[in-house]
Amino acid sequence: MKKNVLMNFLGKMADLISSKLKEQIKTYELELEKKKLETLVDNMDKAIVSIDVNGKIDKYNAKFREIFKLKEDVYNKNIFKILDFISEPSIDNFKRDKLCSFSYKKEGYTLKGIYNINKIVLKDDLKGYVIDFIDKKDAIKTYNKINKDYKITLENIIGESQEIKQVKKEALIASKSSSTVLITGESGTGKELFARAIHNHSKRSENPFVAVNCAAIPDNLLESELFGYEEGAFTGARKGGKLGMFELAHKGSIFLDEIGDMSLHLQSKLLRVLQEKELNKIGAKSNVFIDVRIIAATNKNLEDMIKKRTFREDLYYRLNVIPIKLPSLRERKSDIPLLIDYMVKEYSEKLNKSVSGVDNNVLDAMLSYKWPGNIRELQNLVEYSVNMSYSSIISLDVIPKKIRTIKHEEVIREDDSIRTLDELEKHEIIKALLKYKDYKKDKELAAKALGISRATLYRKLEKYNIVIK
Ligand SMILES: Nc1ncnc2c1ncn2[C@@H]1O[C@H](COP(=O)(O)OP(=O)(O)OP(=O)(O)O)[C@@H](O)[C@H]1O
Repeated sequence: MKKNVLMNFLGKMADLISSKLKEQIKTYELELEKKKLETLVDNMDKAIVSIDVNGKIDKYNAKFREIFKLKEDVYNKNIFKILDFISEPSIDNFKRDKLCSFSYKKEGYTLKGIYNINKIVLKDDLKGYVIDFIDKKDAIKTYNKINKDYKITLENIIGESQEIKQVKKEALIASKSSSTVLITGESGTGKELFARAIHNHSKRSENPFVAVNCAAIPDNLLESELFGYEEGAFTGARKGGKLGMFELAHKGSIFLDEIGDMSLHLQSKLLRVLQEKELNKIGAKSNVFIDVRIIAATNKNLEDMIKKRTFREDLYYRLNVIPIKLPSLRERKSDIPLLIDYMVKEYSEKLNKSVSGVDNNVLDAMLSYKWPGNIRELQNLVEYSVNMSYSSIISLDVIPKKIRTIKHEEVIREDDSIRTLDELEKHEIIKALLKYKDYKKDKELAAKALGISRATLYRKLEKYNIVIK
């Protein structure tokens, strides 16, 4: 009996010791984890601060104290008192605002930059925010990164057709000048790509390229996004004011995409900037000189808009100094095989698949399709097909039906370009096959209609890789 009690006691002691030990190991591991994280955060280039929902600071890194020149610890202090460009009502804005510009002044020291707000949400509950800050020099780099600023050059814009070669030539000439360029073309034809290439070939290439989509930003915000404002410009204006995109693009280029969507009010402001090369920031006492190259783009017909009085004629002439019109994919179908080849490789790598190309039937179907969404649509289609493909060559059964089924109207071209005899023959064969495809003796009837024997028809089907599903 006594032995049992002793065994029981020893067992309990052992459990206690082991749970204590586990706890110690856990605490040790947690501390180690904390130390590692602190070192990591302290060595970052960005200044970071973490606050609770009321603005109370609970964590920050060394860079935060350094860039804001904070002499002592600011734990448990309120961020609104430390950084006056963030005001209490604006904490609400944190919920929708990402990436704001700021200007900070302290004892003769001024810092301008942008900050980014990240919400901390745990199990659907908002627990606070982590804010990171970058100064203006780095801000421009970040801005470019956000705008996917990989070095696009004219050489790496894919296309060998006469149509694309011609626009590449025009774009190269445009890049050597500082005049305004207006790029027109259907949606997805590569307007932004060309704008970036023009900038990258210009002598401004080391300076920022800032892209603004005029249709994506509501009109009342677009004005301050483009031109910025001074501190105290209006009720609700941020402390320290706001840097506009024209200022961020100083000595570089600004890309005004979807310019046709800009309101008439902003069109007049833009015209003034273009004419005077000066910016009158809202609330500013004097004008700011700006040296920015403007590249605008639209898929709208601005001349029609002028007639309807929805686009200012004087602005149109100011913008349209060097016009560049991008061809639709329909107008440069000979580039399709090249584009597919490039895109299949790109997505195969990205998606970790080993797809290397498309078979001839797929290529035929793609050549017959009209591509209303141009290169962007082709890109989406290739991404989809690479995803769906179960073999190294994409076959007809994995591509979407709308492209797979060759329709009569796609066979008959609308334009008056000259077709090769082979092309003509192929199209007539497809037409005949489609006409009789629901008949029992479809091939025989098609051959008869074409005035050739069945054997010749089969030979030609093989020659042109024609498969009618
Ligand atoms: N010649 C090309 N070679 C490879 N990719 C291209 C080419 N042209 C365009 N693209 C790709 O097609 C997509 C659409 O291009 P981009 O955004 O430049 O078109 P856009 O005309 O500006 O379109 P939108 O008017 O809809 O804004 C992008 O992903 C771009 O990388």
